[in-house]
Amino acid sequence: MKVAVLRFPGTNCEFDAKYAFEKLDCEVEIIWHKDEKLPENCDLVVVPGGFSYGDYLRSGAIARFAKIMESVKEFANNGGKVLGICNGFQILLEAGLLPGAMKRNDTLHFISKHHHLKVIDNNNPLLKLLNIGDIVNIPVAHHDGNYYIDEAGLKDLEKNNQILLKYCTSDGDLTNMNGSVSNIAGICNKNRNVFGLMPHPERAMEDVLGSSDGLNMLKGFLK
Ligand SMILES: NC(=O)CC[C@H](N)C(=O)O
Repeated sequence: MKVAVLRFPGTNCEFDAKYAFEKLDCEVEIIWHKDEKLPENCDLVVVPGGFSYGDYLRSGAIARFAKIMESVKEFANNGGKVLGICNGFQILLEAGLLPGAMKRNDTLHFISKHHHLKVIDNNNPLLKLLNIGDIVNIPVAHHDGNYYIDEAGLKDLEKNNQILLKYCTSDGDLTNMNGSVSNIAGICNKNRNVFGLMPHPERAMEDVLGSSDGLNMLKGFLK
């Protein structure tokens, strides 16, 4: 399987994403933001974490104008799979490929720790190897992870089962760690081919990293 991992000035998780998908025997190419085209026969585009353009204006607000994003939009609109992790999620929101917006964490602090997440929907590649209600332990590292969507938008997400992951305790009780509407940690688009989540599954691929729960998430994308 061929995976394209995007890189903007300020991206810092492209090699983590590359490592994770190579561990799953994928062929991975890192794509510079000024490139015009995604590689031929690409099966998945990963928009990785970091601080694209220094998070100036708003996280993801400048990256969404990058040249490569035109190809990413075309790819997504033709049904191609796109996964945005953390800053990648922020970029996909700014690009309008996912609904909602990201605000500063309500504590105004950068949060960096392992956190539990509850699987809300598994009818999608990211979570198809897990069961609804499963709890995974995945690291978070962000200052703008406070997911916002208005009431009508939230109803729409719920109606279409687009909410994929929510923050929870190790016992599975939902918890609000950054102010996100409805404790949302990850969503997908209506067509279920564009995914965004704030936690970093690519940093949870080996027990020595504190968790290998990311394996069963990313494996879901394999053909
Ligand atoms: N780990 C990341 O991708 C950081 C995301 C983002 N720029 C933030 O801090 O909110």
